[in-house]
Amino acid sequence: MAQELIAHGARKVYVYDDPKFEHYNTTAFTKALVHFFNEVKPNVYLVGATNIGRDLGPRVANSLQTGLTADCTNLFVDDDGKTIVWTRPALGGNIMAEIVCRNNRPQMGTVRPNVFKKPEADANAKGEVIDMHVDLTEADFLTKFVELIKLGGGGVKIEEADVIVSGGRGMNSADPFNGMLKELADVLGGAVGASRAAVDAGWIDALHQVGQTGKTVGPKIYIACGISGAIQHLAGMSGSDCVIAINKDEDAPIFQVADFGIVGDAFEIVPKLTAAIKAAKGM
Ligand SMILES: Cc1cc2nc3c(=O)[nH]c(=O)nc-3n(C[C@H](O)[C@H](O)[C@H](O)COP(=O)(O)OP(=O)(O)OC[C@H]3O[C@@H](n4cnc5c(N)ncnc54)[C@H](O)[C@@H]3O)c2cc1C
Repeated sequence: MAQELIAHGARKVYVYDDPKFEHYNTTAFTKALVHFFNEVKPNVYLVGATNIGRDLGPRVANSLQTGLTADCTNLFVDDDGKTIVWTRPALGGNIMAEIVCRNNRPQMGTVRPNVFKKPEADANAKGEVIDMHVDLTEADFLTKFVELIKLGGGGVKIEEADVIVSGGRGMNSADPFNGMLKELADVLGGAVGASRAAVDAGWIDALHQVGQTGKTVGPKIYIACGISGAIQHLAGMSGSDCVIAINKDEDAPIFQVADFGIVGDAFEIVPKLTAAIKAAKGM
């Protein structure tokens, strides 16, 4: 994958190539990264706030006795040219805290997928590939990979979808998630998302939750149906290119972030929208 990383902007890629790394393993991967930090001594370590990154980042931070700011939504370099200012929601999402790590190195942060858009690949980009090696023994693997069981049963993942049709408490039951919302998502080649209220009600699996305690998404189109627009929900979808809100309350906060708003009953509007899109597409 080194060339792919270079095409996307990396100038140097350090490669630990060993069949033992085929499956993620917390302790073995931590050992490799600690080796890397001790050898190369970089100033900053950014890791994706994915399931693996959330497991690996704190382990490495603890091994190196440095700090880690989890789930950053923004970051920039301070005036001194070397300190990173990490921004993340705090106090239940009511404030955005700016956090710095002045005395320990590397400065570490996890950033959710889709918070930053991936740069376009440049096939002519040049970079350096540096081979690295760390000695691993049985004792470095405290757990053993047995089997991979995929959850979620197919369909488009919301993190990767270009179009997301999301439903909230206004959907009243599980039926719209398997019915009208899914039909609209299907005609647009998208995925179904949800607010936490819908997930907590048991109408849809937590894998579909958008927001501060769910997924951060950045689709081209986000259609919010019966979602009020609480700050914790907005934290997960405000990076969408175009937001369309359908809500029967004209004062719902979601309309403040919407590019297009439809005031009305989603149970009337969504099927009409699906039919109109089908007709326009000749389906
Ligand atoms: C620490 C913390 C973390 C949280 N994390 C998340 C998170 O990750 N994601 C998240 O979503 N929330 C999260 N929440 C919860 C959040 O604060 C809100 O409670 C939640 O987003 C509300 O969901 P909702 O908009 O579906 O429901 P509501 O706020 O109840 O809104 C329902 C909306 O549906 C509209 N409506 C009703 N019927 C219809 C209809 N027929 N047609 C059209 N509109 C209709 C209503 O006008 C209303 O605006 C978190 C809260 C806390 C404290």
